[in-house]
Amino acid sequence: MTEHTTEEKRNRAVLVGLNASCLSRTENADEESMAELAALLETAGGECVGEVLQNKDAPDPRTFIGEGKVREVKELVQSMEADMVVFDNALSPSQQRALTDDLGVSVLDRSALILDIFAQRARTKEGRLQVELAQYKYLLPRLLGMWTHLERQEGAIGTRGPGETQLETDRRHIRKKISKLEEDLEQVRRVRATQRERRIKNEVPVVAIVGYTNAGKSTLLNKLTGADIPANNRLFDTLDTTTRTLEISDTCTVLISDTVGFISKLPHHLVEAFKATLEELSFADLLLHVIDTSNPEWREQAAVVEKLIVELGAAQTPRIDVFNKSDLYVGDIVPHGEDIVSISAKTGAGLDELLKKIGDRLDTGAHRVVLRIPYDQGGVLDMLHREAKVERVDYGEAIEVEAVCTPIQLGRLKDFIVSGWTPPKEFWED
Ligand SMILES: Nc1nc2c(ncn2[C@@H]2O[C@H](COP(=O)(O)OP(=O)(O)OP(=O)(O)O)[C@@H](O)[C@H]2O)c(=O)[nH]1
Ligand SMILES: [Mg+2]
Repeated sequence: MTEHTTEEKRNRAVLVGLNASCLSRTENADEESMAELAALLETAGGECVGEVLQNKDAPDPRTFIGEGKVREVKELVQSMEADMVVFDNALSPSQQRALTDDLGVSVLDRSALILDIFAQRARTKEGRLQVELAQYKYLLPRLLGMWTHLERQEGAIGTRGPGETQLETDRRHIRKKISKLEEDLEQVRRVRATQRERRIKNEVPVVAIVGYTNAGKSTLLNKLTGADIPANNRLFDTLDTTTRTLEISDTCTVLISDTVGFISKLPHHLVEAFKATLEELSFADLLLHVIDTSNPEWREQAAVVEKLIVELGAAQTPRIDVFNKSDLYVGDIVPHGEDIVSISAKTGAGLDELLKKIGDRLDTGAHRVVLRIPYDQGGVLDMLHREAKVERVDYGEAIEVEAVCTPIQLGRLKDFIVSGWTPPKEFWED
């Protein structure tokens, strides 16, 4: 948690949500999403001093919640001495501006709050670049509001007339920043791609842990590998990917990564900006989707994660649904199924079964095969010596090798296999 000394002033915020029949489920606010918003506020270092949840047929185009409700919120702001209003729904730049004018305190929406948390939390260079990029993209369409606001206050002297206005200068400045950040990120991405290639050459399968924020991803990685990633009961604790090796069985060692958590109404710019980190998902051989079954909203949360997995191009990646926090689960139906496992990352219950399922998915036993490797690809032989069990090597027209390999290794050696193994269909479809 962000440390707050007693002198440090915490923002006092009134939370506002709108539930309109014309909005979709994911655009609407309800009691659960308001509770989540309060947790986000807490994580950002603020304090919730009041809450207004309104039902309405359709949002008001100017103020989103309508004049009457604005007055009510303003009264609450004044009586509670709040210095901020946070909306659960996404506000357009012009609504945000109108509300700031009317309420007389700063007005944020959920996206801005999440961006702020990410900015506080990002530790690695890549993480910081990604957040900064998302923040500038969020800011760009909102600049206009800031300037018209100032112009009105300052009587517009010197802000009109020929030449470039301050607004245009600022926009240009921010666009420049955005392209610089995109370039920097591209560079980081290249480094990442090289690391990934090296890993693939090593034939080590990659397992990525994904899930809603606070589901227990870091706790699971810690428990499995003895890593000591901080795992706290707050949202977006982890923003940077941590990878560790994990021995599943004698024949199967994997790389396993913790990733940034998902949340509903995740700002689009943030998903875009974090694509580099999240790209890892689409390169993984297996996803572990961690679900917090102690949360009454787990079904909705799991659906949000499913949607993002598809958006990130990892829909085809094999997946195991890991129903976590079984020690807290009070329902009487224990989730089960071929690709489902119920565990407690905290107590360790069910982890043996999870390891077995990972092994089954990635390592369906050893296969004795004969490979023929051209001399100009001698690196493959080195790799076999390193990674697999080589039983015989003959040097003829090509190097003929008899070796014992796992299916994952074989999938990547498919071009050299002469006999002993027929690749399943998925290995031929790139
Ligand atoms: N009772 C119980 N608590 C758990 C279990 N697994 C995790 N927790 C708790 O849930 C909270 C969140 O755990 P984390 O591992 O930080 O969750 P995360 O998915 O990494 O969260 P973010 O990094 O914020 O996305 C912590 O307080 C953990 O101690 C479990 O199996 N049982
Ligand atoms: Mg975490």
